[in-house]
Amino acid sequence: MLLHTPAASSSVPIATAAAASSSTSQESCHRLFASVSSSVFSASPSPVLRRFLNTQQLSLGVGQQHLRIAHHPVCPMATAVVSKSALISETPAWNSLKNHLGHINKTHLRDLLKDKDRCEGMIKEYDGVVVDFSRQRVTHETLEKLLALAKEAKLKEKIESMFNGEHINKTEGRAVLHVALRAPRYEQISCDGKNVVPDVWEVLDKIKDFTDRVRNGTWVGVTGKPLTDVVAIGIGGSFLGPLFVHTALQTEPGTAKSSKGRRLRFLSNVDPVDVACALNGLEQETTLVVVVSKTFTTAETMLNARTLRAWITSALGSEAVSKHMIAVSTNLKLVKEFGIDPANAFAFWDWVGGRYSVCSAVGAVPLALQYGFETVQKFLEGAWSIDKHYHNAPLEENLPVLLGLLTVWNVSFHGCSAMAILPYCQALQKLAPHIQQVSMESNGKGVSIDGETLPYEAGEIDFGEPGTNGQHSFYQLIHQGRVVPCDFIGIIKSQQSVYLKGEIVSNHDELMCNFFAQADALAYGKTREELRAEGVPDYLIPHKTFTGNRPSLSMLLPTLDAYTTGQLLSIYEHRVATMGFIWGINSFDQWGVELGKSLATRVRTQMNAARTKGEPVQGFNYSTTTLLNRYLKGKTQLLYPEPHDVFPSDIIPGTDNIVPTEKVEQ
Ligand SMILES: O=P(O)(O)OC[C@H]1O[C@H](O)[C@H](O)[C@@H](O)[C@@H]1O
Repeated sequence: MLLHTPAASSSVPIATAAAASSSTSQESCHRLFASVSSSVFSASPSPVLRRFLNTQQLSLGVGQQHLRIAHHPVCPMATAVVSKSALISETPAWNSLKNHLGHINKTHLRDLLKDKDRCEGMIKEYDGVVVDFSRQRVTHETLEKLLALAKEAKLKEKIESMFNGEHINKTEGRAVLHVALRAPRYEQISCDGKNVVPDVWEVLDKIKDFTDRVRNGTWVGVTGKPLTDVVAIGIGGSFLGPLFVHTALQTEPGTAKSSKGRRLRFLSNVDPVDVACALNGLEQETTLVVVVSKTFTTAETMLNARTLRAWITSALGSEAVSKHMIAVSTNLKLVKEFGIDPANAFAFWDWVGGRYSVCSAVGAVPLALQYGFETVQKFLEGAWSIDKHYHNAPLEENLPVLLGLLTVWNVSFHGCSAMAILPYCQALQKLAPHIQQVSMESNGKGVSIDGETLPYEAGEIDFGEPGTNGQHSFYQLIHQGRVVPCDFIGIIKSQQSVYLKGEIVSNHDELMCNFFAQADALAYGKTREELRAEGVPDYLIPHKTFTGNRPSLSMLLPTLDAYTTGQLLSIYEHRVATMGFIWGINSFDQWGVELGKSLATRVRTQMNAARTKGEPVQGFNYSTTTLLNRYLKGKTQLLYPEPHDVFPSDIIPGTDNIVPTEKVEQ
């Protein structure tokens, strides 16, 4: 009887296993399992082997590799011997940090900030980006321990594996190579034995060519008018990154100039209200629709794409699609089936995760249409600058690594479950929503990369608003309620300058006064003694006391332009990857989004049956059935209008003049 791999590429006679099972020495166990592949299935389970493995599994540590028995995902009778990494929480480095926490809990940032040497070592700079983490609850000893944790987690090796194009997204069997999207032409980054950089540049060249033609009026709509407006349809990673970059650039004088006379809109939500908002004031004749979807199957995106196709064809006829609709996808077959000419499609690859795709055609096409290809290139260069730093800089100088380690420290040791992203820059208002997906979809996992239930929390809740808006909203909780580590992001030279006569500082300086003040307010707080000295009445003292000792980090960028936007993006992406590498999870899959999608499919089927055939709602629990019936009863039946009824030309879709897509039946 043989143990065999699914591909039968390596097999080990059971006799060998049986022989080893009679030995209790660790050495022979190691010998046995070293000879068994990391995924060896036994078609007929061997009770002897299973019992042996079950009893031995805790003592089979080989460095960081442990072995366990697992069930075959398809055949429950089959078993597997799989190697797994020890959980990071079981390592000496983790325990050392746990013990160290007691020491840190006795310190206060008020005192730590007095130590100039400490602070000096906690302000790092790379390529114009300054990061000050002296207001984190760490000492040099903490940093050493965090770096030891990184070593224990094999962080350097994992970063290397990512850049080498190894299939580190194990559950999807994919490489994670978004860094290749911003690599210069001459770089070599391989995936499955092939340098992918030429492919990247082939698409970038095609994007440059196409977007130049649209911008200079060589590519026009079917009626001969230039296409000045763009609606980019997409959701999640096919929306948030491009929206973040667009928002960052639209007020920058250089990019504002290059986008003069052009409009870029995003349509993400399947809510018809979003359609109305996206189309408000646009004309079919001058609009180009970009359907952005990695899979080209996402329900929201595809319905919105069909809706805008109807909008285009209702006014211009079906032949207009080839001039007015283009696509960005990895699935060119479905693009063609949808009716978009593959010649007008821009490809990317399955080694680009959706939330890491803004540097692919996903972001490059809409952004180049709006700002010109040169801007996109600068954005890619900024990201690449940080990529190189992340790849090559020693861990103790490496900005994304340090930020990732500090977040692990806050989440896993201090128990902070949330983090606030607070840019003191209105143009960064879409940074937090984008990072929310990058971080929470990447690290919101409950099991290790080997499928072990984590005995610690991974991931964090990210939220944020530009300062000073947040100050007048949720900062109360951050100052006196829960401890929420904050990222303060400031810009040295604003995109806009306003300095009114008679004011003591310019408007941007005023904004930045808050940037500097808030970080110290959180760190120092305000003591009872200080309040008493100010003559605050006793009954108000508890209410006005600020405990302080609340961690934050401050980041300063020289300006906010395409280059620094790329740097910022890459810093956050690699910080998130670092956290996942330390926690030992797969930061590059997202199985958690699937269940809701499949349940929605069931509801859709029932809703259609109820609407069109009057069938009763069935198969749901009491609560869902009741609410579904209430919904169906309260909303009138829809008819399917002709396209010209959907988008009557005399009605401009807008929030106060919404397209009447419904007809009352009874
Ligand atoms: O680009 P698409 O294939 O349309 O996917 C859009 C989004 O949908 C999914 O639900 C995923 O959770 C996201 O990671 C992805 O970015």
